[in-house]
Amino acid sequence: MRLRIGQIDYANCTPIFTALKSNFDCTDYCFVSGVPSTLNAMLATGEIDLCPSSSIEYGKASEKYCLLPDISISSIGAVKSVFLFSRVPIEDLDNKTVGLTTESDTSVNLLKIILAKKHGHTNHFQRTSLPLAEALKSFSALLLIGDAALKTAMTHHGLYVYDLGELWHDFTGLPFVFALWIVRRDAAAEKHAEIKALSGKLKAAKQLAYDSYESIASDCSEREWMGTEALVDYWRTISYDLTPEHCAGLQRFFRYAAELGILSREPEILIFS
Ligand SMILES: C=C(O[C@@H]1C=C(C(=O)O)C=C[C@H]1O)C(=O)O
Repeated sequence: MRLRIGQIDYANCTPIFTALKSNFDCTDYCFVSGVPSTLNAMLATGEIDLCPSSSIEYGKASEKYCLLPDISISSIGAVKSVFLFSRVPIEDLDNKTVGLTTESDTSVNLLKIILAKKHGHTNHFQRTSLPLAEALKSFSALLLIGDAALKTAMTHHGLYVYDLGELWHDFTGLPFVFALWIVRRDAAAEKHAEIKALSGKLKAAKQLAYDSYESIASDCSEREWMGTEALVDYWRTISYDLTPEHCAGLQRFFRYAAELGILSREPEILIFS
């Protein structure tokens, strides 16, 4: 049976998927696109075999997953697409209600950690898919990720804007891993050779992407609303690697998530081989 691969339909995934599809035979793959929260749910139920998925999804059910090596969606400092848009400074958000995008599973928990652990705040949270101006009629602040965050950050709205990659880095000095390439263990057993081959292709695709951001940007649909220069700059901001330093950031995230009761325990990191 063909490998079913989730594809996040955000600009941050464009370089890897473009390099994969244009340099390697992908006829045996079935790509399923969606936003992270939808793809996380599909991975959890086995509707897809593997996916660049929210890192917290691995932590929630690590006993049924493993991770592809050397690849992630991370930042070492600012990420440029995960923003809290706030009517008041973050220091003044204690006891306030914060709106959370329905598309994210990791960043919503990163925000909870930053508000609780860095600022000592207690907050109420509510999921919403309302656009910024509407959401801020009901909430003091709104968290957005992905293309919606990129687009909203381009407009002038006179708000306090916080980059969560930067807040995390200031707080811990570590990279933040937003997404991991998560593989279901049952698929890893049944389709081992196919997943091994895909892992090799992705590693090569990552290198090819790093070397060809300009040409990928000049030929992708996001350039229409973002422009090639800003896209290349964005992709250079993101780290697609998964080094021991990234894993240290990931472990710290899992530790804080367990301390706040978001995870029942700190998961072991198991790499597919
Ligand atoms: C950097 C980003 O990382 C993302 C954030 C995710 C999350 O918060 O669950 C999931 C996948 C990534 O696409 C972004 O989407 O802007």
